[in-house]
Amino acid sequence: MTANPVLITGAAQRVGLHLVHRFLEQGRPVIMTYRQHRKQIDQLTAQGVRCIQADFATDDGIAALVSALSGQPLGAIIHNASSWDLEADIHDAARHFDAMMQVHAKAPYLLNRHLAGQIEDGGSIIHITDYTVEKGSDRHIAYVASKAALSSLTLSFAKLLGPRVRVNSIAPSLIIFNEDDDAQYKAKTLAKSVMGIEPGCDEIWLAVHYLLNSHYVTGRTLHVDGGRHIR
Ligand SMILES: NC(=O)C1=CN([C@@H]2O[C@H](COP(=O)(O)OP(=O)(O)OC[C@H]3O[C@@H](n4cnc5c(N)ncnc54)[C@H](OP(=O)(O)O)[C@@H]3O)[C@@H](O)[C@H]2O)C=CC1
Ligand SMILES: Nc1nc2c(c(=O)[nH]1)N=C([C@H](O)[C@@H](O)CO)CN2
Repeated sequence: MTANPVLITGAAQRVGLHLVHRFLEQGRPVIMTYRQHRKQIDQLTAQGVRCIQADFATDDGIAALVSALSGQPLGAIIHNASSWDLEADIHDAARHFDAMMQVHAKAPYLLNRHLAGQIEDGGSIIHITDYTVEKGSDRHIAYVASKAALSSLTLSFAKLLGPRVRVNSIAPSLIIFNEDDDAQYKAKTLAKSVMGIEPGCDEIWLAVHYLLNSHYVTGRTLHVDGGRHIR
């Protein structure tokens, strides 16, 4: 019998796309969401991935995804979609704060509320948060606050859905740089952790694989941070 698909949000690039490919390598069906169409979407569709356009910036956008998945059995949900917005780039703080909460907390909250009943017994929800939840950031204040809200949802949904469905967070620090990161930023960032490396997306896959295959871990946060907290 074919396993129920894993839903991964914001999976058209980087970490999310890597997770899609890892699941496909394992023969696991995948449903992914994306905002902007690109060639990867056509390639994934050709590989049998169900690709759903979804923008969580509005409640209607979230509701549209819920409708599109109506009646769809799920093995797991991985809330990966995220926008790492700098405070310095913001002109309207109120709109910025709302936008961060919308994508990082309201979307996972509403999707969990509406879709958790479609997750198979023994299934999982994984919230991808951020290491900085435990220390804050003066450069990404609203982003970190919204990820802290997401981290809180892990505790609440683990209580609500357990023991049928387990709910955990993965809290990364640097996983992969962005294309516009300059040498100075990269050196500064690498120096912040004990391991001092850009580990790559497979570190998140290893964490996802562990959490999905556990039968006991729930309501917990798996830190994937290179020892940044002890640096
Ligand atoms: N990369 C890193 O080093 C770190 C990553 N993390 C976390 O890990 C996860 C994956 O990181 P990474 O791969 O870099 O993520 P990205 O910054 O590449 O974002 C992932 C996807 O989120 C989607 N997205 C953004 N806003 C919305 C929205 N309003 N509605 C729907 N989708 C949206 C984008 O879709 P599209 O491109 O289609 O517009 C994007 O492809 C994120 O949750 C991130 O916060 C945490 C710490 C470090
Ligand atoms: N949505 C995103 N969130 C985060 C990203 C990113 O590229 N997209 N990157 C980081 C940094 O790597 C940070 O962990 C180290 O400077 C954090 N969140």
